[in-house]
Amino acid sequence: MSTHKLRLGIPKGSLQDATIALFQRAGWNIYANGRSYFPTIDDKEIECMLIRAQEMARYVEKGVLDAGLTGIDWVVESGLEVESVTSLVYSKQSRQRVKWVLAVPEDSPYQKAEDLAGKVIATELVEVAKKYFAGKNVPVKVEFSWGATEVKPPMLADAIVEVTETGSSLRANRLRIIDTIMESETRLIANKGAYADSWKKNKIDSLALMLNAAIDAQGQVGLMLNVEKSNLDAILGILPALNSPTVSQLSNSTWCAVNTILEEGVVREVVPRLKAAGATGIVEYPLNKVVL
Ligand SMILES: Nc1ncnc2c1ncn2[C@@H]1O[C@H](COP(=O)(O)OP(=O)(O)OP(=O)(O)O)[C@@H](O)[C@H]1O
Ligand SMILES: O=P(O)(O)OC[C@H]1O[C@H](OP(=O)(O)OP(=O)(O)O)[C@H](O)[C@@H]1O
Ligand SMILES: [Mg+2]
Repeated sequence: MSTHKLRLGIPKGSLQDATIALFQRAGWNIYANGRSYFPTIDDKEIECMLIRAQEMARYVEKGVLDAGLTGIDWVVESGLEVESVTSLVYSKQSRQRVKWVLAVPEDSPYQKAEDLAGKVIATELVEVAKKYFAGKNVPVKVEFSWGATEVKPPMLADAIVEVTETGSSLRANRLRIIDTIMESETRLIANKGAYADSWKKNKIDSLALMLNAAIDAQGQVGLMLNVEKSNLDAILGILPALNSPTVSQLSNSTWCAVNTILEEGVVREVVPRLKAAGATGIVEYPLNKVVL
């Protein structure tokens, strides 16, 4: 039995559910039950710990954790040196990056950062916000906010720097974006020492490979069909050229089978055209992982 263990930080909070769901698609089941901060995982070589996204870089840098997942926003905010192993573009609700934006009340006169000179800015991302205004030579008072930042203007702050994914929180609070300060995506980060250890590096890289494979499979499907050889060129002309399809011989020598991967969104448009071009036995199937 292996004595090696990788200590892995799972982000508690906004990214928690999406992270556990991603690990499941990647092949690892994580059970975060009740109030325990030590979720179980069905891999004897990994020990999980639930850590706030904001603190992940700190514990990874210290070596309390060998690796962890968190937003690059909090890594930058921490100013700490960690190894960024791979970017994994997923958020709380979508497969997109989130944005940290400068927002003001809809009916306020502010149109750009410069208009906020001398004003109070509330944010959780204090260091990044301070650097943004310093870079523009705009003197402002950046105040730390513990959350629920959107409700602060205009009474408790003049503007906010806040994370947005769908935009619904900003809309609900009648706020208007006047600039984007940074885009953030989820990263798998590692302790530099741990990443220099060959066993740990190998384990972390395997995790990265499988997590990416699960991400890449999302939104894609497999499609197979049969076609008479005389119609093959027409069929191949319809299939998106991105992935070159596999064509194999059927037992009946005048027919062949075509197998390919394509964006789920184009299937509804492509399948009727394939059928019209002579394809039969068209089967769409889900993909779990894609490694190109
Ligand atoms: N919709 C989202 N809202 C907030 N943060 C998100 C969202 N999607 C992804 N993230 C990322 O999640 C991390 C923030 O998670 P964290 O748990 O630290 O804070 P939180 O969202 O305030 O948690 P909670 O409000 O549940 O306590 C950041 O890296 C952020 O970029
Ligand atoms: O653009 P949206 O899709 O609306 O997402 C952004 C909102 O989601 C997060 O809040 P969260 O739910 O974590 O609550 P919080 O204010 O307690 O942090 C974040 O702090 C924003 O308020
Ligand atoms: Mg939050």
